[in-house]
Amino acid sequence: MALFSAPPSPLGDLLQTITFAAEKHIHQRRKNALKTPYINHPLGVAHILWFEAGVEDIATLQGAILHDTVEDTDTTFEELERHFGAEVTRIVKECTDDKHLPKMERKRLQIENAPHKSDKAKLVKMADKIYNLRDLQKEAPEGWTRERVEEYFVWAKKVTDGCKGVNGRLEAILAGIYAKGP
Ligand SMILES: Nc1nc2c(ncn2[C@@H]2O[C@H](COP(=O)(O)OP(=O)(O)O)[C@@H](OP(=O)(O)OP(=O)(O)O)[C@H]2O)c(=O)[nH]1
Ligand SMILES: [Mn+2]
Repeated sequence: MALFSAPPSPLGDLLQTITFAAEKHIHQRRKNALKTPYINHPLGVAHILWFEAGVEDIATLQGAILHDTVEDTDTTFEELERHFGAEVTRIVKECTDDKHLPKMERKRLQIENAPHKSDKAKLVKMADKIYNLRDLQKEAPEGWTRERVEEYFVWAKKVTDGCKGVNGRLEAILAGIYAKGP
C-alpha cells in the first residue's frame, strides 16, 4: 500500500513493472534442473539491454521485463495498457506469439515477421534470444535432445538476422554465440 504519492520517475515505473511481472510469473519455473524462478529470464533480458547493449529507453526495458507475461500467464494486453500505457503494450504485443497457432507456424512467423517489427521490439527479441541461447550453452532444458538444441540455434539465427540494424553490440554478442554454437 502506498503511504504517500511517490513522484513520477522512470525508476518508479521500472519498480512497478518488475513487481507486476514477478507477481504474474509467480508460479512459473524455467525448464532447467534447478527449476529457476521464471522471472529471472525477463529480468535477465532487461539486464542484457541495459548493461550489455547500452539501451537506456525505459519503455524498451519495461517491454523486456513484461515480454512473456501475455504469452505465458493470464495477463491481457488491456491490463498492460491500463498499467503501463500504449507504447509498452505495443512492444510486448510485438514480442508475443499467438499460442492458438501450431508451434511450427509460430516458429515460422517469428522468422517472417522479425524484419517488420519496430526497433524497440527488435531489441527485446535479440536480447530474449541471447538469454535463451546462453542458457542452452550452459545446460539443455530437461528432455531436450542435442538435435533440438541445435535446431533452436539454427532457428534463432534466422529470427535475429531479421532484427539486424538497430544495435551493433547485440549483433556482435549474437555473432559470438552462433560462432561458438551449442
Ligand atoms: N533455453 C531455455 N529456455 C527455456 C528454459 N525454460 C523456459 N524456457 C523457454 O522455452 C522457450 C524455448 O523453448 P521452445 O521449445 O522453443 O518453445 P516453447 O516454450 O514454445 O516450447 C523460450 O521461450 P521464449 O522466451 O518465449 O522465447 P522463444 O520461444 O521465442 O525463443 C524460453 O524462454 C530453459 O531452462 N532454457
Ligand atoms: Mn522470453
